Amino acid sequence: MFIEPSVNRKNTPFQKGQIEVICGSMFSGKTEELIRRLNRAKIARQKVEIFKPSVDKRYHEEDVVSHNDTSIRSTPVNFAEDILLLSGNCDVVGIDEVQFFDEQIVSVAQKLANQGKRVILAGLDMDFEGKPFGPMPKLMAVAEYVTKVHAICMKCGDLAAFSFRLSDSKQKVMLGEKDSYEARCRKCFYEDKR
Ligand SMILES: Nc1ncnc2c1ncn2[C@@H]1O[C@H](COP(=O)(O)OP(=O)(O)O)[C@@H](O)[C@H]1O
Ligand SMILES: Cc1cn([C@H]2C[C@H](O)[C@@H](COP(=O)(O)O)O2)c(=O)[nH]c1=O
Ligand SMILES: [Zn+2]
Repeated sequence: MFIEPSVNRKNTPFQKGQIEVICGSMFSGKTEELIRRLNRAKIARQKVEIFKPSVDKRYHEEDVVSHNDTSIRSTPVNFAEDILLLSGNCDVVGIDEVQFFDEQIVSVAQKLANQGKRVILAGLDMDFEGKPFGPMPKLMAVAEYVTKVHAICMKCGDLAAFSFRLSDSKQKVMLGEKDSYEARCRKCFYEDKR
């Protein structure tokens, strides 16, 4: 069960570090859930820093933006280690599109949590082939909490855990939206997978 940390009885920020991973397919609500947790931490007067890989400029240069248009200001970074330098004395670190980071993101998340920070990471657990994506499996292993969210299958309306690519491209990294990807359940994903 995911337990949302809050302020302690002396009304000082939560001091114990932890790692939370939010994973799922495209359109499953990972970014919305990340933004929800970060906004609640802000309401609790905790100091929050948000990062995303600079490669992700789909909706906005700097903001983290959901498919439903909710957004939060973030700092784009080129390398996972940049986050260590830029997170300073904050209480909570939020990171979106984590699948695009190199493996260093795992030790970065651990270092931040060991410093007493709450680290919330959101990312795709599987790529367009249904294979584990980048550092996500390792992050899920070292996290205290893993939340898997689900989209709606665009073929049958069931819960979707897969991201179906609509084009023939075989590149692992191919940015896109509804024009390029569709959320699918297992059955509908493998039925059409070439
Ligand atoms: N197939 C779908 N299933 C669920 N939500 C969808 C779907 N297609 C579009 N959406 C929209 O996407 C929003 C979630 O967006 P977002 O949090 O950015 O997801 P993610 O970060 O997981 O890609 C939903 O609230 C909904 O408005
Ligand atoms: C499946 C898959 C996705 N991508 C890209 C497509 C989008 O730009 C992001 C995922 O964004 P979301 O917030 O989770 O909707 O990743 C990719 O590059 N390769 C893939 O296999
Ligand atoms: Zn389906």
